[in-house]
Amino acid sequence: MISFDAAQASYAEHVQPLPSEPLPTAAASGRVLRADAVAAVDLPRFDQSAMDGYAIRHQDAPGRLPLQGRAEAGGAAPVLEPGSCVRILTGAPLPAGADTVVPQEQVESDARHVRFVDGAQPGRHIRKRAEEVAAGQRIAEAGQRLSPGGVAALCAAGVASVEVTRLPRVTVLVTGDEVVPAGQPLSDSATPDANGPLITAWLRAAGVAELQTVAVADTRQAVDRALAEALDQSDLVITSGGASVGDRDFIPEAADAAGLIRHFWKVAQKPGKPLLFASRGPQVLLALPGNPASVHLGLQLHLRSILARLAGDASPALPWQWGRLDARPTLKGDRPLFARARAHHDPAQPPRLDLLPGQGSHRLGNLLSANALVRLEPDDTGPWAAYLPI
Ligand SMILES: Nc1nc2c(c(=O)[nH]1)N[C@H]1C(S)=C(S)[C@@H](COP(=O)(O)OP(=O)(O)OC[C@H]3O[C@@H](n4cnc5c(N)ncnc54)[C@H](O)[C@@H]3O)O[C@H]1N2
Ligand code: MOO
Repeated sequence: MISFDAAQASYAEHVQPLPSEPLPTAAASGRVLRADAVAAVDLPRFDQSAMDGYAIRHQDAPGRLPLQGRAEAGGAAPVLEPGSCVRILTGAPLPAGADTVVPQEQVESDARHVRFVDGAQPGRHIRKRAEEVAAGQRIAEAGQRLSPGGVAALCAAGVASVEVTRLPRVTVLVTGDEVVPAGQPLSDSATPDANGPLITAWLRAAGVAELQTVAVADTRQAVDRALAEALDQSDLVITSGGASVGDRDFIPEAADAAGLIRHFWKVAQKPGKPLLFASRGPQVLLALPGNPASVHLGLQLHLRSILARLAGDASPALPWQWGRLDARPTLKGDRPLFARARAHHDPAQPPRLDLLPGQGSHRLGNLLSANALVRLEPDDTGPWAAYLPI
């Protein structure tokens, strides 16, 4: 059995980034860059107005100036004759000869003339060419995950396509003869499938597109065959159930038979101890114990790290935060408990963590209200605890 932190270190060591692919920038939100991105154009592209108003030569104000022409965004600007002014709109190119823009609120105007009352400040309300970024400048780095805002920043700088890590192809094997898919008739001894839908929904939310889920019978032969087929088609295989030491728990042996190398089996954590991590070249197996809360923890704390490593994310650490417990429970045993909790946010104080009832690994009901997993170490004291938003 290894510690939770050692398990995380094992992912860093054994999970390699998948190959990269080019993608239109506009479609790359959520993806990880594998090459630096370089601005294709100056930003702004040309000297331009930041306000709706009038372009002048600073030395011509104050005074009453004839209005000669108009500059609009997307059009060409007229030349500014000395002693005159040009109507200009936000984003329009600055007329040659102009050095200042005066907002319309600060002038008196009729159809032909504009009176500039105060002395205008030279250079005001002008966005200078390339003041934000110059063409050829590096604006994003390999390993960065693109947010919608990041996508917009790249598009603004004329970056039409980016090199990103391709998405993993994932197969989910749901074992358990007692497990019945949703909507099918239930015998008295049947268990409605919770883990299959949990894993599938979680992967979809994490951006995985190529995903298949297969129900597998509890025989060694069926598990062997399903795992071999999954490895033929996938970068990542996730299994539910059959990971412990029972008579019908075949996943660890089947992993060996498939030529996977076990990096660890069993993690000092509660729930979800009999978790297996193995790999074969670039392919990864994460075998999760069947109890649904163990699967949930396996996704939030283990699969999340594995996906970050597969994506080549330069910041793969789990985003732990700190909150205050009303009361710290006494733990049984020496494994840390990752407890489902409700974090209450109040802008005036640190988050308050309410541990929810029903922490048994066979119980899922509190996931209907949980928004955090709180890490409770047996030796910890005091009210502060790390938690992961979920
Ligand atoms: N002698 C030992 N027994 C057990 C140990 C141990 O170390 N020694 N570990 C326990 C722990 S901890 C866990 S967790 C479970 C995990 O075992 P498995 O991975 O083999 O899981 P299963 O036995 O297949 O299933 C456990 C439980 O979960 C239900 N289940 C399974 N799949 C689904 C599904 N898709 N949807 C809903 N529920 C599911 C299944 O019916 C069982 O009730 O082993 C302990 N035993
Ligand atoms: O560690 Mo198991 O997941 O508690 O039931």
